[in-house]
Amino acid sequence: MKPVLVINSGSSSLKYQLIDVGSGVLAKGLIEEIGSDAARLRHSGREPDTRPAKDHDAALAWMLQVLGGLDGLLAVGHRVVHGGTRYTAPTVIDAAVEAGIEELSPLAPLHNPVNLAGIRALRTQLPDVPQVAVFDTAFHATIPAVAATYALPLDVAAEYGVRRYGFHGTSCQYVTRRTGEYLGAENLIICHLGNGASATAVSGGRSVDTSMGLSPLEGLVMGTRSGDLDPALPFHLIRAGLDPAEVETILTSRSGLRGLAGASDMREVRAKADAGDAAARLAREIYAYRIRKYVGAYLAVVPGVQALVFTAGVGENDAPLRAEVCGSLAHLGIELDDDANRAAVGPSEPVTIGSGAVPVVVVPTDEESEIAAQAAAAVLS
Ligand SMILES: Nc1ncnc2c1ncn2[C@@H]1O[C@H](COP(=O)(O)OP(=O)(O)O)[C@@H](O)[C@H]1O
Ligand SMILES: CC(=O)OP(=O)(O)O
Ligand SMILES: [Mg+2]
Repeated sequence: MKPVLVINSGSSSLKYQLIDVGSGVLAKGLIEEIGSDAARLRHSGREPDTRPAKDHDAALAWMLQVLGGLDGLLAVGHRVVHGGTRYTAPTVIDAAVEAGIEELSPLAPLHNPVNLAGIRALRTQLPDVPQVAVFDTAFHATIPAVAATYALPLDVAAEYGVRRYGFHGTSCQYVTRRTGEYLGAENLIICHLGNGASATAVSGGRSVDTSMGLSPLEGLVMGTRSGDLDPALPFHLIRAGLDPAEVETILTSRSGLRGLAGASDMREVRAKADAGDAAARLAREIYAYRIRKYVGAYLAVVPGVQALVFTAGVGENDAPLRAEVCGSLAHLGIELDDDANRAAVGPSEPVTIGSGAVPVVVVPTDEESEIAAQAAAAVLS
């Protein structure tokens, strides 16, 4: 089959993979620190490189240069974070879809604008190749009204599209399938702990609740996002004289680990904590405590949870953090095997790290292969 180019843009990073859906990854790369004078590119089979990349357009141009002639692509698959209620399946992108993604930008300000930058750059470069949007919200379209509805006036919610959408859906879909293959389990609590972080309750293989809501700001503590807070808090800050846009920037870009510990990258926070930095230690405790609260909540929501799943950068690599989350949950059937947990750092296959009543597993996610498969299916259907 002809290959699919997958683009996964984050707020300051660009991940890409060239994938043959039948046989696997042909090339992959990552550009980090976009927006700085020293953006870093790591591309399979090349020496790492550094150069200025002031925005995602510059990073995309760099990626295209490294990938060289992209003849004969089946499709470009884009991870798009917010699809609202309109886009619940992989969608071939035309002008109307692009406008739809743009309309949703205020609800995912760190993501949809950079997802659009990718779509536009690739359309200019490869006008004849179909482009497919795979939405982070799609897997959560099954969340029932009882979990998706905020207790607001119904007319306000309807008029402004206010509901729980949920994100990291492509990752959760992949992880749900992998966990099913690995354990035969379909009632899960998935902790996707990356730059953004979320917990998802899965029942019968379908999403029934998730910690992110109207936007990817709600829920767990993240790299730069606060997660849950008192809804009165923004008003308190605005009344005290801060500008609403400033408040949004504080909550989305200056909070979370960055706000608490001065670094958004968990590796850095961990290094600081290990070196005795009290703020970094507390930040890791708060991060783990918030996850624990959601695990408790979802044990109450999903009948017969069959596995607690850790995935994404922090979930797959940070064994002490997983121990901090699970350490006091023995009364709920969650017990880590310390040796297995310590050994599970960046596994390439699912691995069991706790075998109490609720098994605990690390399942490496792979959003890119999922996007490639869904994009290929969308253009071939
Ligand atoms: N060995 C590790 N120990 C702790 N955290 C790690 C490790 N490796 C990666 N991470 C963390 O994972 C996070 C990034 O996760 P990732 O899933 O790549 O995020 P995203 O896809 O949202 O950019 C960062 O906070 C990074 O520090
Ligand atoms: C939706 C979201 O938070 O994505 P990421 O973790 O890639 O920032
Ligand atoms: Mg991610």
